[in-house]
Amino acid sequence: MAIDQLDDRVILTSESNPKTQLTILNYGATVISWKINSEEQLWLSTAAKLDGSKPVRGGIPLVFPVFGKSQAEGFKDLPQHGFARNSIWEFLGQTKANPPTVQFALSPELANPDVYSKWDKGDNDFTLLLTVELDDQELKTTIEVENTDKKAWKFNWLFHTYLRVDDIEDSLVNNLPGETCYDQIVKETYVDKHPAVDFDKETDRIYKQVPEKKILQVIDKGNVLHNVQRVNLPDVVVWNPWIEKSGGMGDFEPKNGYLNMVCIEPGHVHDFVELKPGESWKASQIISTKNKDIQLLSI
Ligand SMILES: O=P(O)(O)OC[C@H]1O[C@H](O)[C@H](O)[C@@H](O)[C@@H]1O
Repeated sequence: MAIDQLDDRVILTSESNPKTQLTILNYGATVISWKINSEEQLWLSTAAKLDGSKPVRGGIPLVFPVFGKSQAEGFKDLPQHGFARNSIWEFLGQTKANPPTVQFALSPELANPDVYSKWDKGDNDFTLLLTVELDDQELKTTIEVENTDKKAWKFNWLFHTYLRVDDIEDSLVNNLPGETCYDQIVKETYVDKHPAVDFDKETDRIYKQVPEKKILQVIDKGNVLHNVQRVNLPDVVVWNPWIEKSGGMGDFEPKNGYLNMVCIEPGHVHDFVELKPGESWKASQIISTKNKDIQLLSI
């Protein structure tokens, strides 16, 4: 069966390879597992809460209506990364059998009331529609945000994707040289002039308005593990908590798990997207293992 709906999750299985599967938790519509031929592509903490008690540590949490914490009018009281990742989304069903494709929706009625109510005092009517498509060597997640209100409002969106790597100290992320980033560790904005992003400490950088032609590739010992393509998502956050930060997160296990993960987070976070009444906005991330050629674009 291409689509299996369980009580708290939905499992997609490739028609051509039963060992290629994807699991989406209704809570946060969070992709918690993506296996290609039985090989897990995402990192999920072994202490991740999957019972709805807190946002999932790993997989692909969804960030809306704010990235991080914001002091902007109407966002001050929202917790970090908003409420999409800690609300129970409605499973709408399958839109395609091959490749298996499903949709989840979130609206004010479904949103976590404790958190949603903190967004502009919770009177922004919205509809979120997430579409997840499992191809043989590719995962496509698409979000559509609609303003169903009578007034304009603004938002951030980000796919907070935890990719699995064999060893972060052997891994690189390319195609970011020459791009401007805000480094959340040193609290500075600078142009990244390194040939590639490497990891030997806590890394937390928001790369802003990166041309979509630049595919972010996670490269391990010279082999391309993942290609991350963006549609209508200008920004990319690169995050690894390293030793101390992951040591301080109760739901981050095993404690040396930072060695096996890197977050490549496509989003629109450098400013807010504004939607007028009735307007909608659509964006996608496509993560593929098909292309093994290293893409080197000039600075
Ligand atoms: O712990 P969370 O709320 O899930 O946030 C986890 C991380 O998300 C993003 O990557 C931010 O850039 C980091 O600053 C933050 O630590």
